[in-house]
Amino acid sequence: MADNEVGRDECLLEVRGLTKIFGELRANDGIDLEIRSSEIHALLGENGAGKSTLVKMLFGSLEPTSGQILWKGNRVRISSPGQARRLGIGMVFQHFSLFEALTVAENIALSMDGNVSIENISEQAATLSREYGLPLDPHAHVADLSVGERQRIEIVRTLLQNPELIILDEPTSVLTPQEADRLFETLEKIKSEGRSVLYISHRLEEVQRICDRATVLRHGELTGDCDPRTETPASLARMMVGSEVKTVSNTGGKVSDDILIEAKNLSAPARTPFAVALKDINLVVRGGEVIGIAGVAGNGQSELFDVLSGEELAQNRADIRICGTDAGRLGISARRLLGAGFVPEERHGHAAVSSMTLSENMVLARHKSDSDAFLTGGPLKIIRYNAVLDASERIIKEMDVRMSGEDPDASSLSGGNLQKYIVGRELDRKPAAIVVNQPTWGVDAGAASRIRQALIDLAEAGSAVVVISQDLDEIFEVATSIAVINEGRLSAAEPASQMTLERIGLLMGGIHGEDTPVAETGLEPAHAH
Ligand SMILES: Nc1ncnc2c1ncn2[C@@H]1O[C@H](COP(=O)(O)OP(=O)(O)OP(=O)(O)O)[C@@H](O)[C@H]1O
Repeated sequence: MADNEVGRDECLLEVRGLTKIFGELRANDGIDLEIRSSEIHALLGENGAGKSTLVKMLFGSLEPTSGQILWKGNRVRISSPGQARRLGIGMVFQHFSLFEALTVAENIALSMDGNVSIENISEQAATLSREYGLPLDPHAHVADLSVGERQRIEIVRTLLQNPELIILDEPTSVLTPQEADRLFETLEKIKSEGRSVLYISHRLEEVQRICDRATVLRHGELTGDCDPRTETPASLARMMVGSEVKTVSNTGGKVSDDILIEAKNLSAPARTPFAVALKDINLVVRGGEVIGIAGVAGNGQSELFDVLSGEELAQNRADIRICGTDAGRLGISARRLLGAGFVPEERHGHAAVSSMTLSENMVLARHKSDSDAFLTGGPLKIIRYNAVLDASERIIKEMDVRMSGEDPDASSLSGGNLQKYIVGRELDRKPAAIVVNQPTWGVDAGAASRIRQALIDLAEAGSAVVVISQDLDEIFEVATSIAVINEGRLSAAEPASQMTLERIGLLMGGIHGEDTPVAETGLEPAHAH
């Protein structure tokens, strides 16, 4: 073995007393961590615990305030991601750094050293994606891909650099159960090749399933180091949160006769060659109902969200009705004025402008729907910043948003805390109708149950709620009825109490009959509720 190689079970990466201070906040406070070779090591902690800060220091995108990093026993200063890659550390971020106008292969080319032709990269990427079970078309444009597909690009481009340690920040939050299973096989393969994985996840069951060890952070400090297989999800959650996580209560309120969201024979052509056309969608959501829309990524979820929210206009006014008004040709602000709220899937760049403060983001989203509260009268329409800050503080308190500073930039919030703020910003208006796309992506168990409970409470208070989600546990937790989107078609909503995972699997495969073998859908009967 060469001097710089490490054997199985030996220490690949060691961190001693690593500390990062932002202003007054100790985001990481004296963290110790050891990652052995051929190990899948979980990094756990609630939103804002300091996980991303730690891994950004390991990947050279943040400089530690103090502490040491040792790579194969040698002290190193990782001053840039390029240097981390040269050492053998690869990272798949929670937020992707992809150029939307470029193809998959062109994006990969940008992160490679040297002059490799696009054809060569396309071939390598196609081979790797086949080998590791991560289907990807190298010639597709990123703009046309779903979040799940974008994540595959990041994984493939990391693997192309042949790293010894791969850091994955919440890789399964956008994946379906089948895609997640495939990823776990990929990770087992990576491990069997002698590489290691540092795995950030809020899903404790999967941590128990695939991780050999776990390090737990809370408020920037190390609170535990354990073998997750000998713990329970509840004991791990306790280590993370310091108390029990509240379970969601869904008693199912009274459904009114008022139809507050409706799509009638809604069709929309695919906007690009890679987008999904919506085909004859019918959806009726009454006050008091939560309709969960399940589906495998890339089956028209974002197209449906865009046309329901008014980001894209429908072909006819009557294709969509919101709170009793034909709204198909109205834009997003006009639909908000009818009493609707919308939470898109991507929090950075879509739901929030990262470089703007929370209050500025509030003005951007609600200046039309809340102009009476947020703007002065008369022609000048000056912003009443005190009113905006009051509303912002109300949301921060209500949703338990944790952050450093009083009105920070959206970019400085941890992913889950920004998500709580964005959902809270819509719920604060008490919309009569709301459509949310992937409401708890990257959100810890405690915060996810808070967001889900808030959606259920809104419905119980009489609003109509549509939750588009790939997380079937979430769908079962919140929904009163479930529909499935497949290749741009939406199945009829069925009562959640009568739905099973097998039935959803059949509908996800576009099969509506009762007698199709479950095996064809890729969903195991053992998953049934
Ligand atoms: N650039 C920054 N400036 C100021 N504060 C920051 C910055 N980056 C992170 N923080 C703060 O540091 C703390 C830790 O954030 P971090 O993103 O590391 O948490 P996390 O555990 O990864 O959370 P999540 O699970 O939500 O992604 C948070 O309170 C966050 O607001």
